[in-house]
Amino acid sequence: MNATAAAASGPIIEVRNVAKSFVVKRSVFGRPLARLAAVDDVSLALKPGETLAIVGESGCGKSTLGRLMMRLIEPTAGQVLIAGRDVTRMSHGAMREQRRHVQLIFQDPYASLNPRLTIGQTIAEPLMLQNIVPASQRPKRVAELLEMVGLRPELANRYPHEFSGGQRQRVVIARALAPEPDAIICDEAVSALDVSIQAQVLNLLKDLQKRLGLAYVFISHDLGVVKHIADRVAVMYLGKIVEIGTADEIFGAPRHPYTRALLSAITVAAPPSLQRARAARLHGDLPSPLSPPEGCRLHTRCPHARPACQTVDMSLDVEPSGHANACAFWRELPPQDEASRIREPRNAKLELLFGAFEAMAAETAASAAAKDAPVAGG
Ligand SMILES: Nc1ncnc2c1ncn2[C@@H]1O[C@H](COP(=O)(O)OP(=O)(O)OP(=O)(O)O)[C@@H](O)[C@H]1O
Repeated sequence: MNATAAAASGPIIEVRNVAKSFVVKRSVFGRPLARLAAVDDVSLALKPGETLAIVGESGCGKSTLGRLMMRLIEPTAGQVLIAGRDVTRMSHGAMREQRRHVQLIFQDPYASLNPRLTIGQTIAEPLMLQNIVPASQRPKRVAELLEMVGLRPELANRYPHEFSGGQRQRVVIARALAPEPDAIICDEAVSALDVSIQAQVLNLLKDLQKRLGLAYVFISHDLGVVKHIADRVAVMYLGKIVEIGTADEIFGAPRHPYTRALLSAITVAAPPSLQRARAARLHGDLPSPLSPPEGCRLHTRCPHARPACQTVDMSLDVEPSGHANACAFWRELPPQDEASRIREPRNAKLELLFGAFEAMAAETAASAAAKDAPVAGG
């Protein structure tokens, strides 16, 4: 962790009542005619060293929230704090310096690498732009960063097209590590990779977290992956956080009907419970984000909806443990079905590979410590 963040010892990133709406239709004179609220009144904090996952259906606002968290896009309302400093109205110069604390990696490693630069040049770019390491020491630092992500330093002179998808994502991670950030926002960072490569990259992220004290915001639609990597999980629906808690709370004792439905959708239910598992499912289609329902946004699809849900507000009911959810009637809901708990993530192959790679990583670390040998990358 960087000195500033360590000194602050508060959240690395905090968003307070943040909102983002996009103008999706304008008049011929450029006047906004329709706005889409992608993120609506969201507050959350990323603690040092933790992995906070953001999950939800496609279009619910996960990526927009991720970009707001590093002020890559301007919020329509609310505040963004990075390493304790309010960056909401910071100048671009000051923002550049503050953004060092938070880096972003996303789904397509090929698109995020310049094909005309060697990977050594790509990794050296942030070192140069932010003047982090003197020019004479940059090749050494690039070699260190490559080793950190399990790639041989000799590969620094190669071009992105000479690498596999998994290796390219390792290069992207090395570049993200160059400014010595406190946090990395991983937006569907492993979604484009084969399952076996996914497991390797996820293990690398976990390993780097242990070694460097990094915090991650892990944006994913894959709950099987999230279950393995997250300390806390925030569940989004139509631009709102509907539930947030530890991974154990969310996967073991979900409160909100939407979280329960998401989990039941990935559960392989035992035949006798199948009926009840179905009961947890939502009906109807996702409403248009251009005109979300009044009151609780889930009420048009919720199996437990009652008339009052059409007018309730969606503020989070926070328990002392920090587990919070936005269902006004969650205390009156029937107990969660056994069948709608996550038992068997669809990504069972990933689970197996995880175990195998974790064992391999432990062995490699032990032999590397003994022989001081560099690790080979996949
Ligand atoms: N620049 C933009 N202009 C207009 N609408 C946008 C823009 N960016 C995002 N949106 C809309 O905002 C909503 C949230 O999008 P966002 O990409 O944040 O969702 P997401 O949960 O990350 O989805 P996915 O998993 O498909 O990436 C969507 O309805 C999307 O179409």
